[in-house]
Amino acid sequence: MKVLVTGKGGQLAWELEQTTPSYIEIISFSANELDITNQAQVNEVVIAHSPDIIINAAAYTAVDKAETDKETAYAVNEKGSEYLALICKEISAKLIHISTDFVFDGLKNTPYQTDDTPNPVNVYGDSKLQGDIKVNNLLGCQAIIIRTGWMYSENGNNFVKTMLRLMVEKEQLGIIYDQVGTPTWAKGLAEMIWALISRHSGIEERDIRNLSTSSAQIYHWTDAGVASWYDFAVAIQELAIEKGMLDKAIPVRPIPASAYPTPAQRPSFSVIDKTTAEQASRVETKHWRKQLSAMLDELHSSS
Ligand SMILES: NC(=O)C1=CN([C@@H]2O[C@H](COP(=O)(O)OP(=O)(O)OC[C@H]3O[C@@H](n4cnc5c(N)ncnc54)[C@H](OP(=O)(O)O)[C@@H]3O)[C@@H](O)[C@H]2O)C=CC1
Ligand SMILES: Cc1cn([C@H]2C[C@H](O)[C@@H](COP(=O)(O)OP(=O)(O)O[C@H]3O[C@@H](C)C(=O)[C@@H](O)[C@H]3O)O2)c(=O)[nH]c1=O
Repeated sequence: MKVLVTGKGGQLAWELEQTTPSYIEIISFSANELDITNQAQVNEVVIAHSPDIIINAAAYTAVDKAETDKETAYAVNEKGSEYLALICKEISAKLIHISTDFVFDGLKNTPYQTDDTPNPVNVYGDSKLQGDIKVNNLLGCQAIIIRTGWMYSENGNNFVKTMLRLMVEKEQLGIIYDQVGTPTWAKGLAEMIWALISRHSGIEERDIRNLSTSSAQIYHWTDAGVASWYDFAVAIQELAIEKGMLDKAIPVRPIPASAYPTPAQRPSFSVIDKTTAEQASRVETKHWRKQLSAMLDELHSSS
């Protein structure tokens, strides 16, 4: 089975490459090699390689910058997704499209279900939602949309690596406690995606036979548990000290979001319910602290 991955060099695309099962032929393309905002290039590269599945791990992910760079955010997250969906339709390839917990407004206080109504509070979230809508409308059940959140990896820029740097550079940190979600190790998400692919051909046939749904299958995936950014930062510091990655602890203070103004508003609650993804992939989520510890071990041994 041939799988084409966009966004090579990004956190998820990198982890997908590290964890590819032997029966999968993976071909990954960076933004330079396959710019998803360039429809002619998308068509040319995809037709040349004729994949069975495309995993769209490319995105504009700079949440604050998106507020002033809207054009690029929508070009990548909406139009780029649309171009991929169009070519998937033409060659009958399946599209696994990655989306975000930031499509929700954060006003709930119980985990978001896959059929809850999105209502993004920032440009990044809306641009991702518009991409999801295009994918769903063009491909229906030929597409899978996986929403995740608070992702980090050994490779790339993320909250964990920012904290490890700031905990050396600064004398103290103030971290928001009133935004709650669940961290996700990109490696765990990559492994779940491969498990889903290995199981999905049967599910797809059943869905198509039943014609019970013409909509894209939506799954939610993060690690297990709940945390505020403050809880996450405290755990990063504790584990990094325990593993010899930081010499000393600095004070980490819980602060309200109002004390840390950012260009983009962020949802105050973005915990998502993973049940359907766990059932479909037969992969169980692991607690975020356990995953963080495992990622820090890998980061430590590779540095
Ligand atoms: N990071 C997170 O916390 C979360 C991410 N997600 C979603 O998960 C997916 C993967 O995210 P993640 O791995 O963290 O993302 P990264 O920001 O690490 O990587 C995104 C990749 O997309 C590439 N890219 C940007 N523009 C284009 C373009 N026009 N054409 C092709 N490639 C492009 C980037 O290339 P370059 O670096 O050269 O610009 C980069 O390699 C995305 O859909 C994201 O929205 C969802 C929830 C949380
Ligand atoms: C550096 C720093 C950040 N923060 C806060 C700001 C923000 O609310 C929170 C996280 O900041 P970041 O900018 O790292 O994370 P952010 O880019 O908002 O993360 C989001 O990225 C996109 C791509 C997603 O899809 C989301 O699921 C989510 O992961 O931490 C502090 O409170 N103190 C600090 O010193």
